[in-house]
Amino acid sequence: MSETTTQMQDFLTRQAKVCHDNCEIEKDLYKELGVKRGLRDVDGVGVLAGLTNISCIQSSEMINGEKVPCEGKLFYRGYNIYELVDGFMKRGEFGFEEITYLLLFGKLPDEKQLKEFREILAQSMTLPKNFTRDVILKAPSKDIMNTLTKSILTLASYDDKASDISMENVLRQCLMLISVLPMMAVYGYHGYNHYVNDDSLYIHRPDPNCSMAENILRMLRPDKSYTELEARVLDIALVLHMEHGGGNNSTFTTHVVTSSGSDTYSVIAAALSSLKGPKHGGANIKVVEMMQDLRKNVDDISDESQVEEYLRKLLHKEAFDQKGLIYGMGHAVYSISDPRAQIFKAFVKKLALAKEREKDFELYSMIETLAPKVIADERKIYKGVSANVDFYSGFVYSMLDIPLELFTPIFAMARIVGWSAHRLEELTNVDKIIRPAYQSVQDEKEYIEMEDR
Ligand SMILES: CC(=O)SCCNC(=O)CCNC(=O)[C@H](O)C(C)(C)COP(=O)(O)OP(=O)(O)OC[C@H]1O[C@@H](n2cnc3c(N)ncnc32)[C@H](O)[C@@H]1OP(=O)(O)O
Ligand SMILES: O=C([O-])CC(=O)C(=O)O
Repeated sequence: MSETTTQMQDFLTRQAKVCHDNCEIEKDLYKELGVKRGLRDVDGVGVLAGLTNISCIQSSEMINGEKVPCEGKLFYRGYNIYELVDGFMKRGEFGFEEITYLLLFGKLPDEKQLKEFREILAQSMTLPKNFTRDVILKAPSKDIMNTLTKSILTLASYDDKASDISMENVLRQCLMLISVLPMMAVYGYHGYNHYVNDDSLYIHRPDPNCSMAENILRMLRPDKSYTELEARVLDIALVLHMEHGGGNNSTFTTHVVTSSGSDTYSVIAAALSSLKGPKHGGANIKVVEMMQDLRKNVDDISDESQVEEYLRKLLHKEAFDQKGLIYGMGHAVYSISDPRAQIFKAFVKKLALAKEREKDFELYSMIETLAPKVIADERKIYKGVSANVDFYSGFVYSMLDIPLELFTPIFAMARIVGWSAHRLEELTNVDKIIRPAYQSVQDEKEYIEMEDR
């Protein structure tokens, strides 16, 4: 389908340049006219686009009236993420279901509420009859995020109340989508692996008595087996990826599309489309691919100076995808640290030991230290740059033998909880369409008749 005729190719080469030349806006105008692209302005304040009770991200504190960068902090519904993770770990329980309840309903569930909620999620874990055969396995793609978007939009046609945006109905839809997203992603992967890679096809049903993390591994593995450590690490990954304020690209997309009055299926499809971008959730795939490229191009990966040279090449667009980025590094809000990467690191180390991948862990640690320095040397830095949540997540998933194609979908299986909470919050509080301004920098022109062009 991407093949082109010579005429088409000539046209595209010519007209792509015309598009570029006519799209280009003088860089200085953005500063001169005070355009604020989110937080990307010199003072780092950006635009305040909304209010939320769902989570809070802190990367600076006021000391003697001055804003000073601090270690990153993340709170879900007011609770520090460190304490939340510590809480369910200490009880020896899985956290996905408990933290989903917290994010959706604003309160930590007691035992009875959590038991009921687990039952509700388990009840929602079914797809319409023959949906896997007729939708998920059709036109299989390596891009499981697209498979998810397709599947979610098709699910709408099985819902008599697809466009009902009452609280009760949206909550029902959100719970159902949270429950079935892992099935759609894993089955989509198995379909691709079977029809495209010629491997065996497995469709394992989820077990209503298992946690979300256990079910993902159970559905993925040919023999349905997993270790306790594997399931716990995946559970923590899900909890850490669930929510990150209203301003991250995919959650802001959720707010924007919700504010137009659109339905839940369309909103989640839009959020998925945002998340897959390599500067957002798609970075976890890029990190692992970048590391593979590094291994191919650096003779001695234990030599800091050789690794540093490769990182500089990345920034000079001379290595890997030539985009000038070190993936897994940097964040729109955090500067000194991303607390999710910090929490993750401790578990990654444990898993790396269990999987005999200590050497890989050392390489990741080395890059975590080197990259911020190299970026600071080569770019204009407004605040510090550090490893973000995506830096270690791809490494974790590879140690769990999760295929690359499912890395960003796993992020989506978690973040759909945050998107749901934000959709409900937007519907509750604001009945006004989100519509920022774009200032025109085009002068008015006099119309030219066809024969004079
Ligand atoms: C779940 C998530 O979405 S976490 C983010 C996942 N994304 C990635 O890991 C991709 C790599 N990182 C990035 O592209 C960026 O750091 C972003 C998109 C996350 C944040 O971007 P910004 O808000 O522009 O960050 P910040 O203000 O700190 O950037 C300052 C400068 O450092 C550069 N910079 C920041 N991170 C990186 C990086 N990883 N590699 C190279 N340069 C970087 C920016 O391009 C900018 O330079 P410029 O003004 O010349 O363009
Ligand atoms: O907050 C952001 O811009 C990106 C991010 O870390 C997330 O969505 O988890």
